[in-house]
Amino acid sequence: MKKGGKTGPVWALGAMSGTSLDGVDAAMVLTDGATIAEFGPHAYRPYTEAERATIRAAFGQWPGDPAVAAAAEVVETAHAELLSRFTGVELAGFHGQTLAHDPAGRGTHQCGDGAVLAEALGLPVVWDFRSTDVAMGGQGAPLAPFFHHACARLIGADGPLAFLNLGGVGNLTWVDPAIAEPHAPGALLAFDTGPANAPVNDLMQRHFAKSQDEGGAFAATGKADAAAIEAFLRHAYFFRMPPKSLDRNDFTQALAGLETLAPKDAAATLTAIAAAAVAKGAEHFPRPVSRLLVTGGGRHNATMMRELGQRLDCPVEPVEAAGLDGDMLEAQAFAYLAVRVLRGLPTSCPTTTGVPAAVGGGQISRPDQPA
Ligand SMILES: Nc1ncnc2c1ncn2[C@@H]1O[C@H](COP(=O)(O)OP(=O)(O)OP(=O)(O)O)[C@@H](O)[C@H]1O
Ligand SMILES: CC(=O)N[C@H]1[C@@H]2OC[C@@H](O2)[C@@H](O)[C@@H]1O[C@H](C)C(=O)O
Repeated sequence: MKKGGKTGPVWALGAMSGTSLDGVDAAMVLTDGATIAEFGPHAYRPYTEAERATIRAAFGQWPGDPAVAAAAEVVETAHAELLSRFTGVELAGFHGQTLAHDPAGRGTHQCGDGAVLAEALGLPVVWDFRSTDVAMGGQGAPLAPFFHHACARLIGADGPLAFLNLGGVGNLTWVDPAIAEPHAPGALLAFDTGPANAPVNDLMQRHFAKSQDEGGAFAATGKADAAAIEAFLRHAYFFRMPPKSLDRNDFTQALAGLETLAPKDAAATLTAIAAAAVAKGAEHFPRPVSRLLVTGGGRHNATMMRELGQRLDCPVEPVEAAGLDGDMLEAQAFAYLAVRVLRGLPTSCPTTTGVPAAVGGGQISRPDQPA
């Protein structure tokens, strides 16, 4: 397959390993790189505790460090196992696992080698989606917005709406679906909002050896500290104009003061902070939205969803309300973006990553031509 060669829809398989390190999501999408024709099967493979520990040991490290090589091997093996279960796939989009993200400094680093995966699967693999954007002066993230634009058109939205991904950090995409091309001026505005689930997970781990606050039930028993929320919103990040992006631990220090609160009040405050950061982000919307569709694991946190509803002046709903699958949206995004890379179409633009001009990132590795 040549870049830009075929023009009809192809079945692409996308895979994402997110910052919360629960596991790998994979999903098929039939697309020509512009419109979504159909969503296909999907699957999930959790990491084992041992695998998670190996990857966690490499967080914050850059290529050359032995911990990174060990993490990359785990990521490649887990993806090969999961992706080989699918049939009828023409190409795969492999995000890899972000280990470090410092667009203004050392760059961005997703571990896992697409050439190794291409060999293992016998398929062309599109990977390394973020580094071209960063090399050109962009944030390298978020990249899902071009897919959100295609989703907005798929669901027939007739005016501006927003997508919110509540993962380890939050990211928000404002879309005007009336504009046909995602990189045309006025179609998109996207950026990371602030901390989402990561600080709540860390607190639950520290105090109760639990990976998350199931349903937001623990936070619901506490009282959010309004002064702490207000103080947190004075962090310099909230005064930066979008596009802007974050690393998972960018707010660890800023949130350390909350450790003096009782755990239930700290959980309530961190949960409210995630929502308050989104509301702060929504102040950047070019025009009001009719709804905010929430994807990512945070949509299962009823306390976080309630806080969002109270802080935003539009309906806040899980993406399922629009017929989309919030557990698979990121994997589907990388299937869609893989086809865009294959066809030579851009995957980011000034209003999504701050890159000076629309750009298509990604490398393509084919099984017979390892990189
Ligand atoms: N039932 C639930 N109740 C409360 N929180 C939940 C629930 N399910 C998932 N979460 C939260 O969502 C997180 C996982 O979200 P998701 O899978 O979207 O993150 P990710 O893709 O790994 O992160 P990112 O998008 O930042 O890369 C969990 O770590 C947890 O904090
Ligand atoms: C550098 C990196 O991996 N960023 C992730 C992370 O997880 C959420 C948020 O931070 C977002 O910026 C991005 O992922 C999504 C899939 C994106 O690029 O749109």
